[in-house]
Amino acid sequence: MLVVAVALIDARGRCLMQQRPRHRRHGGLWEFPGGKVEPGELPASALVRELAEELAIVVDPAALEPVGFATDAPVTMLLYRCHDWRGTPVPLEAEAFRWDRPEALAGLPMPPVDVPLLAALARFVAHG
Ligand SMILES: Nc1nc2c([nH]c(=O)n2[C@@H]2O[C@H](COP(=O)(O)OP(=O)(O)OP(=O)(O)O)[C@@H](O)[C@H]2O)c(=O)[nH]1
Repeated sequence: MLVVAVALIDARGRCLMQQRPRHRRHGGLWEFPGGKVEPGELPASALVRELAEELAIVVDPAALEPVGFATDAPVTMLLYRCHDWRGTPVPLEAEAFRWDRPEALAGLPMPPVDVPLLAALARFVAHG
């Protein structure tokens, strides 16, 4: 299963993470906005679609910068980061969401693939 996700990063270097609805797989865990890549879809297009559905924001695929990828079978997740979007994120599907520095988010309960990707993101945000 190929999953794409994004770290939206605001002007203060804070990143958005959201909590999965409790009745879903991985319910209650904190994760990056995103979702599954559908057959025939490009990863960046899937992410643009998911961000419109989940957060009601508009993202230009050119504003998505790769951070890295991680696998925990059956999930392989590609993480991008993005500093520029149109609209104010509204949690249309999440139980809750929060903005915080990546190192402050590291203690939250999250799916296994998110752990190394959040660490990679923290290095990016710290060193540019
Ligand atoms: N969006 C997102 N999904 C993640 C992350 N980490 C991670 O393991 N996943 C997993 O990747 C899959 C994401 O797909 P999804 O959110 O579209 O899937 P779902 O199974 O809830 O949706 P569906 O029932 O509508 O098909 C889920 O199994 C989710 O648990 C993450 O940081 N962000």
